[in-house]
Amino acid sequence: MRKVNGITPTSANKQIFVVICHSHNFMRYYLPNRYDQVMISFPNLGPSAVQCAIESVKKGKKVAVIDKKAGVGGVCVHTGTIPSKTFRESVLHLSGYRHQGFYGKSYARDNITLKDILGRVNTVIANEMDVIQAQLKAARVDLIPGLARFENEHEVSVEGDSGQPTRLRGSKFLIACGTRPAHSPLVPVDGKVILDSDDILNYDTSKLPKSWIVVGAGVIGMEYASMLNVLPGINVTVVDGRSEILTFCDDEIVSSLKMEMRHNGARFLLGESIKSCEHFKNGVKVEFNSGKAMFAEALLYCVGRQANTGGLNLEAVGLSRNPRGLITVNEKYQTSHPHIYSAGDCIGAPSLASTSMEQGRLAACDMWSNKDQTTSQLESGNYPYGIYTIPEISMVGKTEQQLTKEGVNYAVGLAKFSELAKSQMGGDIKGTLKILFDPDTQKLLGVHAIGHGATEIIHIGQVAMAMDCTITYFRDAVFNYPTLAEGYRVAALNGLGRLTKEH
Ligand SMILES: Cc1cc2nc3c(=O)[nH]c(=O)nc-3n(C[C@H](O)[C@H](O)[C@H](O)COP(=O)(O)OP(=O)(O)OC[C@H]3O[C@@H](n4cnc5c(N)ncnc54)[C@H](O)[C@@H]3O)c2cc1C
Ligand SMILES: NC(=O)c1ccc[n+]([C@@H]2O[C@H](COP(=O)([O-])OP(=O)(O)OC[C@H]3O[C@@H](n4cnc5c(N)ncnc54)[C@H](O)[C@@H]3O)[C@@H](O)[C@H]2O)c1
Repeated sequence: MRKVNGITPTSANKQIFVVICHSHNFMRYYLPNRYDQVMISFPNLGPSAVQCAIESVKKGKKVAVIDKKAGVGGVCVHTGTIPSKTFRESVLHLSGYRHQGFYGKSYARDNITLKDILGRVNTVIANEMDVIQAQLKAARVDLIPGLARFENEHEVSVEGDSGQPTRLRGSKFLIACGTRPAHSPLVPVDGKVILDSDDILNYDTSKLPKSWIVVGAGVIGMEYASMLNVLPGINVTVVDGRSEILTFCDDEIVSSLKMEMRHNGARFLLGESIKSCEHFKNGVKVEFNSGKAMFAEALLYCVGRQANTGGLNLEAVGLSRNPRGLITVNEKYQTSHPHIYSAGDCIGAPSLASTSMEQGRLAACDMWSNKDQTTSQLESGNYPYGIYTIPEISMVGKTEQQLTKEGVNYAVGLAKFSELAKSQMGGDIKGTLKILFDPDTQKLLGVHAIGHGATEIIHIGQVAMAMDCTITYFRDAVFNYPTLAEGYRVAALNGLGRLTKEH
């Protein structure tokens, strides 16, 4: 066997190497295409591809990953989860937001620039890439840079910088190509004044625009709007075509978010549709069909995402896409070709990094017939949502409005963060933990939280729901004190107390 770049292509338990590359410099050497049992998971190692690749390696498979950008991590690490959540940490730190209750509004650092915020973002991205790269290196997953497209049901071609496409053959495939920001001809995104959620991370200005219109009150829009809103001297207006924001969240929690954002200066223009949007002086002017018009120094456009499935030549291999470019899969993440799987954002909701990872793992378990590990709480819907607005929101299970719609009787237990010693000490006392439970069986139906730490403490509720606990578990449990987790005991006592009063 020939040695290439010091590496000998061996074949562990008959799983044949197709690609050998040095992940650092991407020097490549390809053996001829006479191979089987190769999973080519493409593209750019987003969370679903990483988990699928690592799970497949555990099964003794040789995995190649095609990656259109030089750098692992996908949207999650480069433009989505990791940078936006680090952006938030920077904003919280620089604005001193959580400590203003003790030290006053002037506690914020002077002249906060995007450079200050993005410095932290870029450091965390680099570290995350290093972690993933190390994991893949240890697992001997081969990274192949380039743009992938199907040539037939068992082969993909990869076009890299050299221009000469390479063909790879595999027995199993995972399509995990993710999404990109959706655009509209009405709103000319230019990356300078009119931005999408990718542009804000590459924004070439040291000065933060003082006024922002954020179009789209979905998760991305609300996260960025609430971050910008706590920076000193910045005005934010949130615009959405719908009459309500974050419609999948509990109404009471959403009302608290809006109240807190309004308190910090935000304005909401809901049920509005854009008639025109154009550059105007040093900013942007938006006219609405309702007759309103407004001006801002910058506009952030976040009205949803479009799947990156266009260039994959899926039609040629008989795979169809819906109008948003999404791929249809069955409960095992198989497309209409059983050996071609798909996972992550390109198959649609819930489109989270957390659920994408699990989909990738489950796809690998099914590919390699590891039936004993294919049980997952993903199917039962017992997974949380974490919305990193300021203040943050998290939820698991049903909302009040869902239960009402389904005709389910429920009771409520509440803990106000202002009642928790831990919140008092932290200085951020605005928050609520709300437990919805069945008043007859006392089984948990949903847990909703808003406030600092919500995305962490939600997991207690998640586990309790998975274990089919009743609310009395929280009444009887002894929690560390002082903690935010203690809110579960407070909410249980509150909920059970209300029941006693009612009976
Ligand atoms: C701003 C933002 C914030 C988010 N915050 C959160 C959060 O807080 N929590 C959470 O759970 N989720 C969050 N998400 C969602 C999360 O990032 C996604 O669910 C997750 O990244 C999807 O993973 P994936 O496996 O589908 O691949 P992705 O991470 O989408 O990566 C796919 C990769 O494939 C590459 N690619 C596409 N086409 C090709 C091709 N033809 N050839 C080669 N490569 C190709 C793309 O360049 C991309 O890098 C956020 C998303 C965004 C946009
Ligand atoms: N913390 C998290 O888990 C997190 C964070 C960010 C993103 N994400 C994922 O990313 C996905 C995409 O997020 P998103 O916010 O881009 O999409 P979204 O679909 O959640 O929200 C888009 C919003 O834009 C509005 N809208 C659409 N067209 C419009 C128009 N022409 N004018 C005005 N408003 C319009 C919609 O009514 C909706 O409220 C989400 O589904 C989510 O799963 C998750």
